[in-house]
Amino acid sequence: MPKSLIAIAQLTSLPTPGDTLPHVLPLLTQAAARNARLLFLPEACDYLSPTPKVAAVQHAAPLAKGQNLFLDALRSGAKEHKLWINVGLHERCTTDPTRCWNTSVLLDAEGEIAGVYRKVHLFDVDLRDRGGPLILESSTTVPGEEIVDPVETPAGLVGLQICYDLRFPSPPTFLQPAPHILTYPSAFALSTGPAHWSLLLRARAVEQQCYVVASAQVGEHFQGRASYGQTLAISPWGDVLGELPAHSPSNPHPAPELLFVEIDTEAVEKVRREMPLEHSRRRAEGTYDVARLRRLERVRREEEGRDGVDGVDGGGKVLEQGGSI
Ligand SMILES: O=C(O)CNC(=O)[C@H](CS)NC(=O)CCC(=O)C(=O)O
Repeated sequence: MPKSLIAIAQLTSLPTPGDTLPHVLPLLTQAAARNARLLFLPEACDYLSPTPKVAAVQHAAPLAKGQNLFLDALRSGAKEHKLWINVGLHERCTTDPTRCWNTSVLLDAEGEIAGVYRKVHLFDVDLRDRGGPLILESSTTVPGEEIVDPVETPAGLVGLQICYDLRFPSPPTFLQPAPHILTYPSAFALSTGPAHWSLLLRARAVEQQCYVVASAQVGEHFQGRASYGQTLAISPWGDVLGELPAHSPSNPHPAPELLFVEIDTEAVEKVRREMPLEHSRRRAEGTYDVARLRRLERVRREEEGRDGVDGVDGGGKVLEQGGSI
């Protein structure tokens, strides 16, 4: 520390974990050969399945050792190569067996689980007017309920988010302590990627004043589903430090690839010293929003009090005096 090398993968997951795994494992060897400390793999790295619904969850497995072929192989690889790994998986949901969680797991260099985050924001959209899909992620996936604390890794503190979460600026503002790296493992849509992918990832880096790392699915997973790609690493100042190619219809099955980037936690601290956003941030309590709500509440009470004295039901009454907002 404070400088360390990380590897960020771009690949095309296939419809089963068994088919996908042989494309993923060589990336661990390649990352370790370059002495990377941490490897980032994409969302839904275990498989991307055609609808219908049943097919989409039938390979979802618990995270426990011995119950997840895909994660077990990554655990062994992490241990063998002394490599931390972040990976997106379909996790079997214990509360609803017909759906899964969209989960991001962080493995330490012993292959033990150091962090688990379940995607909070689900991709329920109708983009058919834009040549895109109608997708209801919530039909196969149960939303996570928690933002999880950043995890200390050899590359710095890592904050876990997933794909569509990148459209929501607020969750990272609640991460404590503030991470050095925010990661968004993704499988972005072809119809939204060109307009929004790099724009939003850069915005998250500038707002949070940290590295943003987004390992992306790319290419055609099966007939009718492809991902946008353009794996990205962004600096705490918002510069693109490195990227891998976006999907190209002329190359629907590109070979898995790694992007190597050096992380310098001191660069994060420097930007935060120069422009102390966290110091200037005004949380809901004591700010303009809350002051305005209090004013409205006071007016409402005054009105009720008056009605009470008059013995009149106040429902639907218009203020006659005072109560300026
Ligand atoms: O379906 C699976 O098995 C894995 N999950 C995904 O691919 C998810 C939900 S469909 N994709 C996204 O969130 C894309 C978001 C996006 O493209 C945007 O925000 O524009």
